[in-house]
Amino acid sequence: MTEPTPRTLYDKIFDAHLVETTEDGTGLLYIDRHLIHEVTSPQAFEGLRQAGRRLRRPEATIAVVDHNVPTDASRHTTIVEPESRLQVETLERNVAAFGVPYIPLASEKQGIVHIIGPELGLSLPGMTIVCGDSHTSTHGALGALAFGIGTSEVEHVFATQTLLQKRARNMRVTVDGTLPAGCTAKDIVLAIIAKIGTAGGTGHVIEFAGEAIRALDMAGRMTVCNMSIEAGARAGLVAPDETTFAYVKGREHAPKGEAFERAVAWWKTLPSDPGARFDTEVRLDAAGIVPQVSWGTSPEDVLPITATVPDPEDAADEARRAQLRRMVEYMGLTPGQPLRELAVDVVFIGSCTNGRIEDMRAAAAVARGRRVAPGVRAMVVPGSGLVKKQAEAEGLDRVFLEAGFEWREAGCSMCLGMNPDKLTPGQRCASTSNRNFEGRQGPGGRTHLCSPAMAAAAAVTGRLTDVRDLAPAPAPLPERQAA
Ligand SMILES: CC(C)[C@H](C(=O)O)[C@@H](O)C(=O)O
Ligand code: SF4
Repeated sequence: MTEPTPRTLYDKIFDAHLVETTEDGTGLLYIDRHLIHEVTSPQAFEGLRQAGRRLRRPEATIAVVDHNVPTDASRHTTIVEPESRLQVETLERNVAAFGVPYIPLASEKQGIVHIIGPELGLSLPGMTIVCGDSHTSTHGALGALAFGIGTSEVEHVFATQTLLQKRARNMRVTVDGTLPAGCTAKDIVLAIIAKIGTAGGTGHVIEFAGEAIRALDMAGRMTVCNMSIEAGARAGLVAPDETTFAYVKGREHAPKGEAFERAVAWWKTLPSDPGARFDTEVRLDAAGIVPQVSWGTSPEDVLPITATVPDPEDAADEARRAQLRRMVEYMGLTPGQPLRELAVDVVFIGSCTNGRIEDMRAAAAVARGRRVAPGVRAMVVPGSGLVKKQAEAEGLDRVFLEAGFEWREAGCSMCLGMNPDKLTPGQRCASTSNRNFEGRQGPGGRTHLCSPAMAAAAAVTGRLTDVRDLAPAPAPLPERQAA
């Protein structure tokens, strides 16, 4: 008997969902979960309508509105911006017409699609999960094969519950060692992208491995997988383990009782086999990571907070020099300037990268007993209504409000300029989101990507700050004793 060939986590999930392989080697994959939002679904529904088709498995689909929704009370009356209102109303009409389960805006379960999938147990280990949204890679943290698809593919999944997929190449990014104090999952993934570049993962699915990844909680793993797409990868994955199973257990849509035990038994077979071949291997030492911040207009233009603005003239070739000059100009920087001197106008804590309860806690730990610096607008936007509720149960909303932060309703918010939360031209923002492209947070806006703790530190000092330099937060006042 010959030993079976060792396989990677990615190959195992791919193989388990393969319906058939076409002549050119493309796989037809069964899709377990289809998440939809208001931005990329309208044409797909329209296509179904024109072809006179229904959804193959509406019950495997879930819809939510997130990108266009205001994050203040106005969302409960009427959405003022006509285009946003149209997108939300169109989704509501489509889900009603096609019988798709929908989480309405008024529900406490509403939130960013990539936050609610894992939170509600709709995203599970071993699944194939798709959504017409690039950051679907987030769900890979559970050990699921999760990736973004285009609108015509959304229609294909609607109609057939399958998708044509070329097999990707396997990359393993191993992060050894222990993360130093003040550093988080966000710093790990920013450091990875700074190292391999925004094209580093092209054609690959990245499996994140190593001691520092194993040590992350699920929220941290989601942050890392979320940004694998910014490294050019098709998807990101972390092997399911006890941390994963404990996270999934008891969630609304997760299997229960014996079904859960059976599922765990299968999930335990998923991690890459010893000796499985990876096409590309990258290693990083967590101990060497310093809190990271992006300075330019691409997620690879990231430096330790202790660094200075690069001089474009130091770049090796003219194309890169021209690119860097443009970035320095757009970002309103001077070469050689310490990153720690950059004054911020706005701080945004939220998004599918860092909008979970753990992120709220990390930001609140810095904000507690401090004040937002004069002239800074600091907003905290929980990733879902359930995150908001949990944070309020823990008193985090009070911590933020007392410190002068805004405490808002769930949505994509200032991660991208599709709703009223936008930067104005020239504003500089410390942001926990994932993209720092020109105009991403509003036309002319200047984004510095960082962790929730770093963003909160920027809010209270009024400039980009090394969170490690802040003195420990003042102790909370002792509870008044009952007389
Ligand atoms: C609007 C949507 C298609 C887009 C994406 O695919 O990622 C958005 O979520 C983003 O983050 O830019
Ligand atoms: S929070 Fe940002 S990155 Fe995430 S889905 Fe919304 S717009 Fe995209």
